[in-house]
Amino acid sequence: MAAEVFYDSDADLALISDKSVAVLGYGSQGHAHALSLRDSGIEVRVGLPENSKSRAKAEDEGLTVTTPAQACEWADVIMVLTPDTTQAKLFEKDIAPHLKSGDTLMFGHGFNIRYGLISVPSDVDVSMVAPKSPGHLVRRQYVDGKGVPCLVAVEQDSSGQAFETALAYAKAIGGTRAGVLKTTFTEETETDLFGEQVVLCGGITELIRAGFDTLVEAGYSPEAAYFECLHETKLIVDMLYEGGLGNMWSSVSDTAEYGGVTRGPRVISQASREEMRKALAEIQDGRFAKEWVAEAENYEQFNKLRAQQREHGIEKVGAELRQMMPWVKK
Ligand SMILES: NC(=O)C1=CN([C@@H]2O[C@H](COP(=O)(O)OP(=O)(O)OC[C@H]3O[C@@H](n4cnc5c(N)ncnc54)[C@H](OP(=O)(O)O)[C@@H]3O)[C@@H](O)[C@H]2O)C=CC1
Ligand SMILES: CC[C@](O)(C(C)=O)C(=O)O
Ligand SMILES: [Mg+2]
Ligand SMILES: [Mg+2]
Repeated sequence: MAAEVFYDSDADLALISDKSVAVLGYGSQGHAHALSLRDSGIEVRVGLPENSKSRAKAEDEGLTVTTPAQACEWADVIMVLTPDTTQAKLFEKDIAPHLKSGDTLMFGHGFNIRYGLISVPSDVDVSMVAPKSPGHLVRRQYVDGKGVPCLVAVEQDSSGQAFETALAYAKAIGGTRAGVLKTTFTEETETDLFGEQVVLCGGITELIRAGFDTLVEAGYSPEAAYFECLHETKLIVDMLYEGGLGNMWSSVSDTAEYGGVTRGPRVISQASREEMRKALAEIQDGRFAKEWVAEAENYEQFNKLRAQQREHGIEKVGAELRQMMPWVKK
């Protein structure tokens, strides 16, 4: 079934501009939401622990920063933009004690609601505005008069206006300029986790690394391998973004197109598709969530994997080559 899409003219900013909004967290998403809400005329405060590294950044932007508990006590609408694995503790300690009947609790990703880690009193609206973009681009697009698509969902509608209020919030961060899809917490959580694991983050980096390693092992220079497998990826992805797969195929040579359509399916083979189905099943039945919440207790395995990523040869040669291209922003 096709999704419903909402644009600026469908959203009423007044539904959020008469409310006080607390943004908990000031990282990738938090800074983008807080600054764009403020620039859209919304009264906003940022909730951060006293010892948070993010405090100075928010204060430097002229935002009012309080503790999460104080922000929740003050707000009608609370947007949770802290790491997924610590939201349940934050909810118990700083949010739940300050929730009033009629408040709205919002999320930027459905993880904690989908996997039952947070339960919210029934007289509070629960909704989500999930940008389909890294937070730094959410902000950059807003500032440029553009926006990124968002998914909006409602889990609890005590007020009868939970969806309209979430849509107003999405408008305030630029989402309805690009298009907002109505969905559920389950669909957002499962598709978002799948996309980032298999295509956007896990899939693409592994494809790049494997291509780079194959060329270097065969004796080609790391520099040539870097340009071929990583640098040019952006240029190809820009064409996909601007005009879909056909736009990219029409711009590359027939040689590339023929080689791509014959060899691509050998690389992303039936076995790869089977692994994708397995990753999806682990998301759907909660195995991934359980594994990740347990790993986040100490980050033991995760820290090792992060180090392996950082130490890969493609990172070293890339850092050197990018220094010669000052227009490539960090
Ligand atoms: N990154 C992205 O682009 C996207 C993220 N999301 C979702 O947005 C949410 C936030 O993710 P992301 O922006 O990546 O997070 P980040 O890791 O970038 O930032 C987390 C922020 O939360 C702060 N923080 C940590 N603990 C607390 C606490 N107890 N109370 C208040 N603030 C706290 C951190 O402060 P400090 O500096 O002190 O650590 C930091 O400012 C997640 O649900 C994620 O899934 C959704 C779409 C895309
Ligand atoms: C693709 C990763 C993401 O889902 C995002 C930027 O949308 C995230 O969780 O950061
Ligand atoms: Mg995402
Ligand atoms: Mg995500």
